[in-house]
Parts: sequence; structure tokens; C-alpha cells
Amino acid sequence: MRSATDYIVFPLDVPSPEAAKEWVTLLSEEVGMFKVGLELFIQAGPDIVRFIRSRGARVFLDLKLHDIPATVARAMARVADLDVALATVHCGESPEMLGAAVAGSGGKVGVLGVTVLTSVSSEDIAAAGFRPELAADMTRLVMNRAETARAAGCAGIVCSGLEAAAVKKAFGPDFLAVTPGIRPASAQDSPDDQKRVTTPGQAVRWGADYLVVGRPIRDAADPREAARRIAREVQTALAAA
Ligand SMILES: O=c1ccn([C@@H]2O[C@H](COP(=O)(O)O)[C@@H](O)[C@H]2O)c(=O)[nH]1
Repeated sequence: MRSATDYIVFPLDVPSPEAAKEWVTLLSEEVGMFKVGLELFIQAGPDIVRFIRSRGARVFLDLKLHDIPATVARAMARVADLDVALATVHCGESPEMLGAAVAGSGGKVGVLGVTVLTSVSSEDIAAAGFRPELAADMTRLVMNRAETARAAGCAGIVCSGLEAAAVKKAFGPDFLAVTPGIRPASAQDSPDDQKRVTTPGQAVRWGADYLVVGRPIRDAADPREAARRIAREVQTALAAA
């Protein structure tokens, strides 16, 4: 049985290993996993992943790989050496790339396909020249990419909470929906650069398996209390489900 805390992923979006270690120490009891993204990995490399693992915490390595299949397979094999729970590859336009990521992982990592970034809106999709029906209904585009990710053998996808219900309905409980773009109700009007946002409670009610929550915790006056508040909201949503 997963606890509410297990649902929360905290992104270590900080510029140094020292800062990352402080956050890991502060939040180890409050979140279920730490996400290492581009900023920290470029600065601190695989050693920061090893540090987090040595503290007994789970790691989501969010490098969003996007390259030719052979290169992605080789990169994902190196990711697998790091003993992380989850790692990302862009769904993009290449089913072969997704299949290569899964093959490269050797079954040791849950490979997630990034469908449409939560910082992207329908207007952005229309401006990029996508077919009008996809721009008008973002869930269709997310579902197209989710279908490709599933066919390639991915463990799940990254999408917004707004699409989580459709993903779970189509692909069942075992196909993971990992949802960034989480903002508490009090911050819905100031979501930073996020454009497809949900509250923690909405994301869980709609089927999200993991909520990636960064700035609402990191920028809070009391980050531990902010994480606990989110866990309570998750708990309430789980109890009602
Ligand atoms: O579609 C995506 C994919 C990844 N992210 C990452 O999640 C966190 C969100 O941080 P907040 O501070 O809660 O906005 C960040 O590391 C992104 O790189 C995403 O937001 N959307």
C-alpha cells in the first residue's frame, strides 16, 4: 500500500550538489522520490545520483533523452547503471527511439515517455503547425504519444494531471501517469511557466501515480510543511477514491 508521501516527487532544480544534498536531507521524510534534472546533472553528474541512492531515497533521472535510436539506447544503458527508478525520453516522432530507450534500459529502469510538456498550451501547439484537431484537444495529442510509448514498452508517460484520467482509462492502472504542473489551489493564478496545471487533489483523483512538485515546495516559507500539506491533500483524495 502506497502512502500519500510516496506520490510526491521533489525535483532538485538547484545549481550545486551542496544545495541538492541539503534538500535531500530536509525532505527525505516528506517525499517519495527525488528528481534529478538537467541543471543538477550537468553540474554534479552521476555522483549526485549515487549520493541520493546512498541515503536510501529513490531517484527519477529526468534527462528527457531525444536522439537517434542507437544513441538513446546507449545513453539509457548508462542510466540503468545508476540504479534509478524512473528515467525519461521524449516521445517525439520516433517510435524506434522509444523502443531503443526501453531496450537500452535492460528492464532495470522504468522508462517514461514525455508526451507534451506541461509548459505547452493548445495555442503553442497550433502555432507549431499541428493539425487543428490536435491543437484544440491536447488530450488527443497526449494520447497519441502515450499509445506510441506503450507500444514501445515504456512503463508510463509524463503528462499533465488534466490528461491522467484518459491515460488510465485507456491503458489501465499499471501504466504510469507522472504529472508535473502541480499547483495548490492558492497558486492556480500564478503557475510560473506551467500552462497545464492541476491541484494535487485533482491529479490524484484523476489517476496520477506520481506528482512532481517543485516550486510550491522549494519557494515556500516552510518547505517541509508545504510538502506535508500536499501529502494531506493527496491523502484526502485517496481516501475519497
Ligand atoms: O512536462 C514536464 C516535464 C517535466 N517537468 C519538470 O517537472 C518539474 C516541475 O517543477 P515545478 O517547479 O513544480 O514547476 C521541473 O523539474 C520540470 O523540469 C515539467 O514541469 N513538465
